[in-house]
Amino acid sequence: MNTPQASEVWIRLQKELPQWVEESRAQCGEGKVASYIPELAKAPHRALGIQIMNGSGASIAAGDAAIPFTMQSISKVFTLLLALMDNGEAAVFDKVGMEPTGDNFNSMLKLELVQPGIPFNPLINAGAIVISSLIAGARMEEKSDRVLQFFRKLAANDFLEVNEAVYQSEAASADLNRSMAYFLKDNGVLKGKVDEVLDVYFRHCSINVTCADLARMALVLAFDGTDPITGERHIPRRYVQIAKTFMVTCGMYNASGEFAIEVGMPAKSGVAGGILTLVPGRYGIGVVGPALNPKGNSIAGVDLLETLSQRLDWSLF
Ligand SMILES: NC(=O)CC[C@H](N)C(=O)O
Repeated sequence: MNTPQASEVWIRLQKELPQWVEESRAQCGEGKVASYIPELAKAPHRALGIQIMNGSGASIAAGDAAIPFTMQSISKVFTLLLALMDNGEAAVFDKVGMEPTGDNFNSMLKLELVQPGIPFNPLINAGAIVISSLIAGARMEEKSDRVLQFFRKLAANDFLEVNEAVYQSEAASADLNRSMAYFLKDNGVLKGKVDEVLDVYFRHCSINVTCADLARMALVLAFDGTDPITGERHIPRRYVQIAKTFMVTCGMYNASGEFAIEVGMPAKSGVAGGILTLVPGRYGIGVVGPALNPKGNSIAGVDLLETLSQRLDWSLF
């Protein structure tokens, strides 16, 4: 296989990325913006943007890369990392499993079907809610603040904030997540007060970012836990390995298998239309496209990543 040099790829991206975005944007009409959290329904339906950042901090942006959106499920990768750093591997995997479900991200089907009743993995809602309960902190304000500070550090952006409108909207329309949390509490998996744990979860899902923030956070994962721009180690390598493996097996919900075949990059999506992905040792990438396919992934975003992976030979496999 003749892998193109990083510099050739960069020049090609500068030249062709805007055109590739426009080609994929055509898919937006086929998708639907999430509306089960009412505030998310206000997102621009035809938006598509991407930012790619390299290890020197140079970046290329195309399309609507500057629009803000909430992280939603993308945040689950980073709360998992914080929980691992707070508790260690054994304590975390005592409470969540390591296997994909093949079900929707908000399904609770397998919680009762398979014993001992722990969520299958930390990237489905049930698993991420348990992870929220494992974040260290005396009170929920402290837990939420630690999450925000951790995300700010990884994104190298002190201005990251919770989008209050989205947070309120999710908290007011979360009957399914609430029922899951009570079920987990009854099973003895979730410790602490359900409302407080959910508050931490809703808040981290509602953190506002742009593609630039996602690209910088992804860059830290691409360089195994070290920010290549500052040289600072933020996360132990082993935990990044765990997170990236979950991104491959579960990051695109129950479309993760197909995404692994068609794109082959570790990625995590969110219902606000964001996708965080990376090329190991090379690039951190943030994508946004609020119109979703039936499995809840950005329809145009996935199409764009297929194009990138195929044309630039970025599949890991
Ligand atoms: N898939 C997602 O992005 C889901 C996250 C969303 N906050 C929820 O709990 O439903």
